[in-house]
Amino acid sequence: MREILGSTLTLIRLTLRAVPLLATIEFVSVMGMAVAAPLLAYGLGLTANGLATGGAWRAGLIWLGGGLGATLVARIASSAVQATMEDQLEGHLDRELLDLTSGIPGIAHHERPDIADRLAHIREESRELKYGATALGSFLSVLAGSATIMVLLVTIHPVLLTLVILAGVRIWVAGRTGRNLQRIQRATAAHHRKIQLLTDLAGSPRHGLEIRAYGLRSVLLDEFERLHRNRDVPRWTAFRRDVWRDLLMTMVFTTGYGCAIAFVLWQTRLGNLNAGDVAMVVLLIPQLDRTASGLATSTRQMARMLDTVANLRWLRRYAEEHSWSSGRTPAPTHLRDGIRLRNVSFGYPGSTGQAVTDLDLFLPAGSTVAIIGDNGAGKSTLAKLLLRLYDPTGGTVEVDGIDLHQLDPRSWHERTSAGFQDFVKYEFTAQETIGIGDLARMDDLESLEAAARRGGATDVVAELPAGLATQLGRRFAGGVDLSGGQWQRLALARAFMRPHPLLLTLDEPTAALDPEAEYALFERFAAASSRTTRRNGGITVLVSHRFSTVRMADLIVVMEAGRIIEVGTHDQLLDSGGLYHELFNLQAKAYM
Ligand SMILES: Nc1ncnc2c1ncn2[C@@H]1O[C@H](COP(=O)(O)OP(=O)(O)OP(=O)(O)O)[C@@H](O)[C@H]1O
Repeated sequence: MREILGSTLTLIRLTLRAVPLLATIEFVSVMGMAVAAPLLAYGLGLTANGLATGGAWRAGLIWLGGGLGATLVARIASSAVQATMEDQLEGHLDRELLDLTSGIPGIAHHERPDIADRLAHIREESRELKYGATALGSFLSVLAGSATIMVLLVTIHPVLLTLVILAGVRIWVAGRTGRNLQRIQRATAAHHRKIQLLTDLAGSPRHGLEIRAYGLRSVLLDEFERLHRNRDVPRWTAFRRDVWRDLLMTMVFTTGYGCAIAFVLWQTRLGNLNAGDVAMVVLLIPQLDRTASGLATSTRQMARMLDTVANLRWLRRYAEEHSWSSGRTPAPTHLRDGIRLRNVSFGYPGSTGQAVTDLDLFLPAGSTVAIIGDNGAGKSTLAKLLLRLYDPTGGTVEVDGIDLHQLDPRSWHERTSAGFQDFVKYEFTAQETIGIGDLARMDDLESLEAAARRGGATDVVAELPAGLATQLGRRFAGGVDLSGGQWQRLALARAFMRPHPLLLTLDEPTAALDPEAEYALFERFAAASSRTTRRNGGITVLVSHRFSTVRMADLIVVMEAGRIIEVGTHDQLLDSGGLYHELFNLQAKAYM
């Protein structure tokens, strides 16, 4: 109950913050319409009675005129604002979702399957939330309309209360049906999401390539049908049960309707009721029927809406709890000493093992540090811990002696930059694709050109039909698609946009380039980074499998099975005759 109340208040607050004026107009209009309908019946009853008995019929006409006028004004106002209100609410919600999910400093929520699932669910449902204000308005208005009808019926004759009870039963049955449907929808949600995944796979050009190459069409179709059966059979059974139940309730209510009219006519004949009362009952009972089924639908809608709002509240709480707001110290502008890892361990959320264990390492200010090791050795994990995309589960990472925990995560992220192997192909203009690496300089042509030069992307940009202004990606009309290597050069340029980061992590960012291109790139980069070093002591961390690149680093860290097993310069490690020596010789032979 507390959750329902909390979600209702959240929905009201959200609506009033996003669309205060439109929501008020909509709310007043639907309430007006709901109450005006039974009052029209009341006016008609008064008029009919006045005319039949020669009494005061004018008051009835005033009720009638007032009710009609109010209904008309309310209907016009509601239809004028509803669509705009829903659109604006949708925009507001999309912005909030984007802000919440991208505002969480770490990335664990993207990688924990349970949370990722819940986020996908919220994103899917949030489309519905734009109707939240309308649903709440119609729910409250139907409630107000029903109350007015009930009062009017009971004032005509207390026996008519039976009809109100019947309507109540109808609403209760519909509420149960709604809850059952929700339960079935939740139980089949996993099948539903898999169906969507398959539909997305089939529609995406990237996957289309493999689907054809491996002849996956028939497998996909079979799986699609199986999932549909698993999802739909329980739903259809429930739908069929609902139809029967609804039919039964309609029959009971219609019988009640007939009995009520017969009762009112009988009472009129006895002289206990008059013609106006008969007119009112004949008009009010269908209204009661409509509001009862309206209330049932509204209750179902509201239950779904509140479920979605409850998820949104959960996301807000999650974002708040994971905002790392304990760190308030601004990140330094210069590194004097360096970054030190003390006994750092980390296990991914949801996995039992440790990805890295007991890491002790010092990265001196101004150095270029290369990390090498086999697949799964923990190189990327180490890079992500330095960037504070995760918090260590044990030990500390210190920046110039300050625990990374104490630094404001946003200010640390503003002083770091990164290039990843699985970089994002932003389908923006080339300028935006590079410029988002440093939003403050996104419109500064000189910075963009310098970043493109460092990332080896000058030629890529020069060959684009409209240079930096070219729209990238096939999804847009006139958009230009690029090769894997070209996309990667733009991603590198993006990583080089920030001129003097305190930490630049390059996690195999050149995997799509050939060794010569990688070598040339790192030579250029080493020259640029030595300037950075002189300026603010920034550290570059480079994850690579290519020894030609690694050897130019000031410090080489060799990892194996989540542990650091060797640290030193190229010459020191070659002399020590350890794993580095062995791997270096292996690769050298392969290139001979
Ligand atoms: N998101 C994740 N969730 C769970 N486990 C993960 C995740 N990412 C990596 N791991 C695990 O952590 C360990 C270290 O992975 P990491 O990506 O750091 O290795 P790596 O040395 O960078 O490998 P590669 O050279 O293949 O990129 C591996 O055992 C991997 O399976």
